[in-house]
Amino acid sequence: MVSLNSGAGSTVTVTDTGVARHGAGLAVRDAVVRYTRPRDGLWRPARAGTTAVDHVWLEVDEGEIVALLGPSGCGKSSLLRAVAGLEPLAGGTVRWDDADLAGVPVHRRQFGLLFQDGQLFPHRDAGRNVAYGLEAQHVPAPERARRVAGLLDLVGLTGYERRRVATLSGGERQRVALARALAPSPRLLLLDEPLSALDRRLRERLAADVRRVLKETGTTALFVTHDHEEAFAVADRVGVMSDGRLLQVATPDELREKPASRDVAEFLGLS
Ligand SMILES: Nc1ncnc2c1ncn2[C@@H]1O[C@H](COP(=O)(O)OP(=O)(O)OP(=O)(O)O)[C@@H](O)[C@H]1O
Repeated sequence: MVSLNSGAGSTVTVTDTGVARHGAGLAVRDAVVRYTRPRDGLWRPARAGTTAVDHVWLEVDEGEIVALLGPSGCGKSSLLRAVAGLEPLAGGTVRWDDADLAGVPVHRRQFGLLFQDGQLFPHRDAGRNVAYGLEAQHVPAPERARRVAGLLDLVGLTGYERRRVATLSGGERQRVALARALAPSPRLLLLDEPLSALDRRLRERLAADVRRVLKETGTTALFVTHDHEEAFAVADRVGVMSDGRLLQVATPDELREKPASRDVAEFLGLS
């Protein structure tokens, strides 16, 4: 798939079949997320309102992996949650294939979610965790078993169907959570710091595996992280955020070679 900038900020996506699709994929336009109460609920007039996402524009083409990178509190999760429909927008739009998602509830967006703690169902074994979304889609049992086996294979856990969640390591749990999130074939997968609870070496290995799995399944993804090495390992393009603003969106090579500002260079450890 190739994306061409057709001017005026719009994108034409040429798919494998050669059919051009205007505005295919995710488009965030001028998005604003504002919290009117502090997180702890205590009223402090001077800090009563926080603009967590400040007029952000972002496009993710079909099949593309984009990472949102920035320090703690810069608004990455708020933007991801707004895309998911978990946080209301105070301004702007979130669109999929050029259709505005305002009013489309979380469960109807056909987006998958994966968080830091994969939040597996403890009473289901690994296989039945992966099968969860397929059961909801009423996929027949034999087909379900085949797809669960294929997904476990894909995430490097061949034969783990009957393993109890309590017996899995942290890395294995996140692999199962990734397989579960991919099972219903979401049109967009939203990953919020999925590796940050793991130790550094495991994180590096899993980052490469996550990229391979997303590419092999052709999954479009938005991946939040505060770790630039992880963002560079996983994503096709990386958006650097600071203070609610998106400072630059570029490929890892472009970011290393031409950081748009001193803030970007500093955050990437380049200055
Ligand atoms: N539910 C909430 N209520 C009030 N303020 C919030 C809420 N969620 C986030 N914030 C504030 O919005 C800003 C952005 O937070 P957000 O969690 O989006 O940043 P982040 O970059 O994902 O940070 P982290 O990596 O620490 O999760 C911060 O100032 C945060 O305190």
